[in-house]
Amino acid sequence: MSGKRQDYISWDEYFMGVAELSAMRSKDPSTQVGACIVSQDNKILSMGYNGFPKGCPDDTFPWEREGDDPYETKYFYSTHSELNAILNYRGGSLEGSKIYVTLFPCNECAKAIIQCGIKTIIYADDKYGDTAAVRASKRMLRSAGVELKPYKATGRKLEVKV
Ligand SMILES: Nc1nc(=O)n([C@H]2C[C@H](O)[C@@H](COP(=O)(O)O)O2)cc1CO
Ligand SMILES: [Zn+2]
Repeated sequence: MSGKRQDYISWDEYFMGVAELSAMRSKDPSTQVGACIVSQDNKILSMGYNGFPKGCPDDTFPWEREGDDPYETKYFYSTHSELNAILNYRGGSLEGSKIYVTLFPCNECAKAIIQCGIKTIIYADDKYGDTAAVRASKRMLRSAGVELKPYKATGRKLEVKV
């Protein structure tokens, strides 16, 4: 018996917790998504959340989901959390890494995930699992041999004072 603390958080809770915290930075009024990229030896390499690209202000670009003109909806402009996490990484290669994400990646992010060498996706929610975009995503990811692991929530509530 070393006398160490017993109630420390697990690696999975830690990385999904970081993804959840990243999502809290999102300005999207309906869906906030966070991602955390981790090396094979459990070092955090990058993080991201969904938002507009640099130089595209949250107060002038549209956050609407719907509208007669798609030009005035968020979908043309918001960068997904997974792509942001990939693009935020400036350290070299992501080959062999894992990505923790609060929502299953779409087809566009799946392409980026495959091409940058991420080998495992740990996802919390899959609320768009029935859409063609996510079905196509899974088709590509499975074909490319990317492991897809649903996150097993422990239900533990983590509180941080900031
Ligand atoms: N995996 C994902 N990562 C993301 O960052 N997103 C972003 C794009 C939008 O900003 C928002 C989805 O908005 P809505 O259609 O639920 O109102 O989440 C969406 C998905 C879904 O595939
Ligand atoms: Zn995406």
